[in-house]
Amino acid sequence: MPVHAEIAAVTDRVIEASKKSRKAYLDLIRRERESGVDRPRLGCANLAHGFAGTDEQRDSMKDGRRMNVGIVTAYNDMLSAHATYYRYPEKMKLWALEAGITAQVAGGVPAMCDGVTQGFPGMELSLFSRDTIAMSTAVALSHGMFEGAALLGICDKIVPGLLIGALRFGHLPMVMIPGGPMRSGLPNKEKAQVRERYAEGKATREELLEAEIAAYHSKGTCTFYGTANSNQMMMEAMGLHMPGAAFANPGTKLRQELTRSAMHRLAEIGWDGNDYRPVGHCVDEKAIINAAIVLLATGGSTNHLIHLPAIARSAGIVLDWEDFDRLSKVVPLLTRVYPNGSADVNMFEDAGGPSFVIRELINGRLIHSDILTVADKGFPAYATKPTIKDDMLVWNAHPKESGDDKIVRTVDRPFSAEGGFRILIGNLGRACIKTSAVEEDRWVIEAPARVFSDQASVQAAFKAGELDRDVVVVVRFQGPKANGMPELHKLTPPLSVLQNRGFRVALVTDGRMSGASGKVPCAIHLSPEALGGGPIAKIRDGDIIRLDAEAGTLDAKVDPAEWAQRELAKAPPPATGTGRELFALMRGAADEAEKGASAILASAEL
Ligand SMILES: O=C(O)[C@H](O)[C@@H](O)[C@H](O)[C@H](O)COP(=O)(O)O
Ligand code: SF4
Repeated sequence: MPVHAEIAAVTDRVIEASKKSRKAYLDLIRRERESGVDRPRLGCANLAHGFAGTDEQRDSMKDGRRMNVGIVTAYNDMLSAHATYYRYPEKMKLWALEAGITAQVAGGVPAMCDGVTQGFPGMELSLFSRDTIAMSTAVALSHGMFEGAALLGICDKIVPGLLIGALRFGHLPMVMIPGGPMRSGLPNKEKAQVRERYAEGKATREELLEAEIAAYHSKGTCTFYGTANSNQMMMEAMGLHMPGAAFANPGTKLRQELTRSAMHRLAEIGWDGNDYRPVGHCVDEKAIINAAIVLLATGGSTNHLIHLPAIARSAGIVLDWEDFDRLSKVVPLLTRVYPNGSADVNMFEDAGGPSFVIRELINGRLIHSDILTVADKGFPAYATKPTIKDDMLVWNAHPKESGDDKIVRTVDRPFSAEGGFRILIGNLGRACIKTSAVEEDRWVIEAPARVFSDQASVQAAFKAGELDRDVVVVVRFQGPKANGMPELHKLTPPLSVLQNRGFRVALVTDGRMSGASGKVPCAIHLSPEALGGGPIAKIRDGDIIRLDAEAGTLDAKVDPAEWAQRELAKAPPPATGTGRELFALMRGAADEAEKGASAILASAEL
């Protein structure tokens, strides 16, 4: 059944825009397959070094008889989500042997927990940690010892970084292996309320710390629908997981069997059999559009308006905010998961989860169901839910109705006829806004500006009572080139307090917000950024700013003649410390947000 006409039109637009770069990409991975670095072409010394560190299956590694899978792992104890990966490689090697193949850890990649660095200098390394992960993935796979790869990553920039790097080895079959969310703790809404009380001085630090620990209490991904869990939804829609692997909790038989089946599936796909399906063929224009569609249908993280164009670009595909904006107008909002509602991802999974959303989008002809996937039964398999029955992993069809239609809905009764994203265009440039987490009566804000160059000054002004009025808070010099485009999520509590007090409040920034941010209308990723002359650098305190998510506009209502001759504000000096000076190279080479804000992709001229 053909998809909705507008989805087909946007897909054609992306295919057309990608023609040259996608052909160059497919040529590259064909060359890599035919004449790239791989085990048969390694010299004896190279090969001996390649398995000297491995105890088991040295013979088959020597003669290359069996597929060898490179495990790229983002394990560390900083991310509760990635702490679950600690012993994955040793188990994956056993499950590989079960399936008649071998596996080695090709390499580790760094992973930053944005929750730990939020509001601190480390957050200025966050976005470029994605590029660092991409390069580290390339370092791991460059050994050429592998005929397939298994990628262990869950959180914000880690999945994008792994994919950006791995796609440059797109001749290899690959599977993404998630670890699942922690069990539900203190509900996210209650956590946010304690934060707001603390911001107003009505809760102590001890009370706040206890609330945070009750929310983030064990291994597993945080349970809000932020960038990490949006990653999982998108990997399902791209067919890069085993079907329905996104939200099975860590430490369960289901989680174990899903990981085990991923290793078995790689063996079935193989390297020179009839089922060979390299990741560079799976990640095509339709798979990228599918990822955008589920992001919009679930009110996913705004960070993917930056990451998905970067992932696409690494596969020779051109995706921009116009594509998102057009898709958002025809893709309905089917879920309400915090910050777009009060449920968390465990409740979302119990109510139906990603596979229910995919089933509904397939039925509504609102997603491409003919993409090449890891699963052998193709994309319809991603509309079924995995479970353990008689100790076996099986997949079942969903009942017609949702398990809880306050959390997930069928396509004929959506929460909103449109997705949760708008592009905003005006005399300040191009920005994004996630409307799904904002009450409709706050989609249009017009108020005087109060201008800042960092989020700490906003918090100080709030504490001093200087923002208790209708206000558009402008925070500039937060773009990729200025300071690495940090998330300004610490502004969510004070701005929410101002909004709760009845003021008309908005944020305008060339920086980012967290996928967990919501409630306050925010025009983010404003391009061009302040550093380098973006119009946001012209705004002065008191200018009337109009953010209109209905009309899709963002303007400074200043006399045009005056606006034209306005001086640009001077940038603060680049900060040092916490390693930020090591990322000057990336800031200098970074592309704008809409193209993925990537230094490595811009320099690679893909
Ligand atoms: O984009 C995201 O989803 C965020 O980066 C998220 O990963 C980050 O950890 C937040 O900071 C968590 O939210 P809190 O800071 O509110 O706990
Ligand atoms: S979701 Fe965010 S806070 Fe939670 S583990 Fe991942 S990066 Fe850290």
